[in-house]
Order: sequence, then C-alpha cells, then structure tokens
Amino acid sequence: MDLNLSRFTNPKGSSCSATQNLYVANCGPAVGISFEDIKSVFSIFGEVVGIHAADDSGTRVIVCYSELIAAKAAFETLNGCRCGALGGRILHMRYSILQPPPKVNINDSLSVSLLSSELAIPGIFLVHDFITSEEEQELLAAVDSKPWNNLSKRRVQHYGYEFLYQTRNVDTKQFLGELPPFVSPIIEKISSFQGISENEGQLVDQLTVNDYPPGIGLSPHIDTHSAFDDMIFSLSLAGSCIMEFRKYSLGSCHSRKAIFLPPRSMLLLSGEGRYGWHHYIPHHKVDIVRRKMIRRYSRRVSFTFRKVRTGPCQCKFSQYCDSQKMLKVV
Ligand SMILES: O=C(O)CCC(=O)C(=O)O
Ligand SMILES: [Fe+2]
Repeated sequence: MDLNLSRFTNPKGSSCSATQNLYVANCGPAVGISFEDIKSVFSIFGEVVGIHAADDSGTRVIVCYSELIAAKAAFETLNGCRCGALGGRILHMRYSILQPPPKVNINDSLSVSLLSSELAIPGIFLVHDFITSEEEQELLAAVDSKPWNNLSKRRVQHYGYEFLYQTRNVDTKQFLGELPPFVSPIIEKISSFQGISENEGQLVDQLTVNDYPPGIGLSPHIDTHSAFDDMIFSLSLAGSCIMEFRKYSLGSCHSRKAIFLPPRSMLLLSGEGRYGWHHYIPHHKVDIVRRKMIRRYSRRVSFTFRKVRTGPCQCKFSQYCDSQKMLKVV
C-alpha cells in the first residue's frame, strides 16, 4: 500500500478554506497524463513541491505548492476549466490538507502473525478465505436488512440466545429461535472441519454479529467459561483488524501475541486459546502488520458462533473459570 494514499483530506469546517495542496480530479496516469505533465502546468503558478496519487484510481492527484498564494492562483485559474495542456480535460479541484502521520503507540511494536501456526497458541486456528466475496456480500446484505442494537461504540445482533453484556452470559431460558438460514452454509462448512464433525449434537446455537466502525475495537476478555462450550468461531467480514491475545497471571500480563484477521477469514478459539488467553481488538485506526500500516478504512463485521453451555465448565484453566470458582465459594 502506498502510504501517501489517503494522507490528504478535506479541510475541516469551511470546505472552501484555502490550503497549499490541491486535490485535482480528472487527470493522472490512468488517462495518459503523467506527473511530469501535471507538474509543468501547475508550476506556472509557483513552486510545486510534490505530486501524489490521491487514491488508487490513477485519475486523481494532489498537487502541493510551497506557497498558499500559488495554490490559490492555480485553483482560481484552472478549477472547472478545460485544460488544453492536460489533454483538454476539465479539472475538478478542491483544497486539501495533509493529515498528520497516525500516532503509533509503542505497544504497536508487538509483532503480528499472519498465520495461526506463527502465533503458536494451542487451540487457535485461522483459516483464510473461508468464504468467497459473493458469500461475504450476501451475509452483509442479510444482516443489514435486520435491525441492529446500538451499543456505545458498535452495533450488534444476537441470534439463538441474546448475549447479556451486564452478566457476560446468556439467559438459557430465553431461546430466540434457530439460527437464521443465511448462516446455514457457514455452519455446514464449520462442521466439515477435520475432527469437528465427530462432535455430537448441534455444533453452535448462538450467534452474535458485531459491526465495528473503523478504529473501534473490543476490550480484553475471555468469553465466560460457564456461558459457552469450548469452540468459538469468529468470521471476519468487510474490514480487517488485528486481534491481540494476552496471558495474565496474578493480575499482570505475561505474554502478548497478535494475529491479523483479514476479511473472509475464520478464527477458531478453542482449548488453551479459548479458556486461558484474553482476546482483544485494539482501538486503532491503523494496524501495523510486518512494518506496514494497514488503515481500517472500512467497518468490520464479525459473526461469532458459539454453543451455549448446559452444565458447568470443567476446563483445565481453573484460574480463569467462573464455573470452578463458584464451586469453590459454595
Ligand atoms: O469480533 C470478533 O471477532 C470477536 C468478538 C468477540 O470476541 C466476542 O463477541 O466475544
Ligand atoms: Fe470474545
């Protein structure tokens, strides 16, 4: 990704406040106009210090001047006019500002795995391209046609059983009905994972759909042991994010690892990864993955499939297990 892309934005407030940078639409390499041609035309008005692609269309550029007066002169002369020296194209212009580089937190230096084999947390598996783009669009359209519940920073939908955020549990007596037919192909695919089909009964009966605006994450947590069975499946749609895993003991964090979740990937949390590690989506507009900045342009929608637990949890991770802590109190 060209890091110059999207570094420029509209001036806030008045859309006509002038700046030294001009966004120029309808010219660029994709329509046979080189950066040199653009520079020679815009240099008539003053010193041009940079020309950048405004996006990846090849037909929109940012022209940066050293002086505001030059940008204003170019804007007033060329905006909306047919420019003979640039292939006779009509230029559409507005002022643009250079965004400050995104703040990169020192914590972001955590190395991010692309594969679950690199992450190496027992029980955590990531499958890339679990669904096709068409299936992804169908799932997004299906949930977008249903009502969303607004939380403070994101929207959710619950199917099967409602997830209650106050108790971080479900009310097993309040069955909302079978999971909707639009997720049946996903559940079928999950069931065909090696080893999983041997399980008896229903594999999953609860679905939470999360719609995260760009930059919104989720605080570190372990899904309540007493609420859900071992396997938790989370399908990422539309946008990407990183998911961080933290191992706490005696209240402090001893180990941190992270994995990149691209759209259409399926993450399985099970065993130690599900019971003994907190998972967390940092609240970042930009994720650093292998020294590349990956901006969260789009919303991310996740489908988290779980199986509601019917008896107490008997996992080997008792220090994180509410079922086993409750037994001790009694
Ligand atoms: O958005 C995700 O992938 C994870 C959601 C999650 O951890 C949860 O709902 O408990
Ligand atoms: Fe979770």
